[in-house]
Amino acid sequence: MSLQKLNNDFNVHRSIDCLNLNILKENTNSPPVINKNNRFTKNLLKRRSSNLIADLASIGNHENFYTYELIQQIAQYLLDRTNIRPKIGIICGSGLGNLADVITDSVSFPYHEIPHFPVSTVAGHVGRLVFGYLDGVPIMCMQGRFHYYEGYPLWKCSMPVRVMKLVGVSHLIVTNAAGGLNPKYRAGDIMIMKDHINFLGFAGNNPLQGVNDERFGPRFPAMNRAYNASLRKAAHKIAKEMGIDKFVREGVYAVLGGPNFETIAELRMLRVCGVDAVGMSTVHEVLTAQHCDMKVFAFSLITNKCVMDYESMAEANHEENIDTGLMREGVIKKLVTKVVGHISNHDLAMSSKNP
Ligand SMILES: O=P(O)(O)O[C@H]1O[C@H](CO)[C@@H](O)[C@H]1O
Ligand code: HPA
Repeated sequence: MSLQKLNNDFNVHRSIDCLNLNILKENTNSPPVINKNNRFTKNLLKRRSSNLIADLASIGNHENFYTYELIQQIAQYLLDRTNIRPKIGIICGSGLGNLADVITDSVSFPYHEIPHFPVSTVAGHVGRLVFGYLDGVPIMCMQGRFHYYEGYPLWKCSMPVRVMKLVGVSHLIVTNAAGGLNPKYRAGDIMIMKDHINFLGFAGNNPLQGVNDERFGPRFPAMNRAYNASLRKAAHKIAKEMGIDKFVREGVYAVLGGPNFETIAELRMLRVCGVDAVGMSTVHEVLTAQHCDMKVFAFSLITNKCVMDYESMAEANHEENIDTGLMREGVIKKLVTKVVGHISNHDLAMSSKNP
């Protein structure tokens, strides 16, 4: 049977069984079922080998899944085109892409030129990978991220994090624009992420679903220390030194699927759940980074106060979010540069002493 035919007949769906096998559904219109009598599934169960991952990945002609080897190829494509060897990765949120302006000696790769890469479709996300230096420290930066609401599955949205890992990145700095739910928050505040609530995950949608390749990380990764405590502490110290501590907070981010902004009832529910800021990104990247053992520092720029009462005529909008990003551009560039400097002088310096 040709791969094309397989691709038409069977849609690789999601892994939920303890054998780490993907579940196949015979027809895209029917609900996913584990039919162990299905001829194709039977064959897969019989061949429970390391080839399985490659087999499953190839079914979609790389449309359905990124194997370790494919991500290696993407990483190699980049490494072949620059001598910069970053240990720190940065993801720019909506309206925060100007961060890339302060990168020196940069080499840029538009997403559409990188093999197997998705493309950015959202205003405020330029859509390129930038390699270069921040204050002399080699970094790589996603100037534009991928969101679930753009129509990409989460494993595709967070694939660049695995590329970073295979390029050699050990520390990830993630930024986003988010709505402020905590009544003390104001537009323009910066919220260091202490934790998250993954509402997409509650609904059974997670970038780590599917065949797990142990070369990236374990089947069941812990998430209780996802946001590195010493980097959070360092960022607060840096904020104090910069004199911006009065608007730097620490809190819990919740991700929803978007693209619509939230209803008042939804926002009130989130607040009861202990959420300080809400957005439509970041969590899939953090899960993927944590899975492959990266250290993560993340923050939200609070671009708007969430509208929590029915009398208000205010409405959330993307343009305002981008404008708030521009307003805080200078501060964010400085903060990220200093956090990069801290990581380089502390974590990376230590790890090169104790390899
Ligand atoms: O999370 P980032 O990409 O920063 O963008 C945030 O801003 C957009 C809405 O204005 C949404 O994409 C939301 O997630
Ligand atoms: N809700 C969801 N995502 C957002 C918001 C918001 O209010 N602001 C910026 N991104």
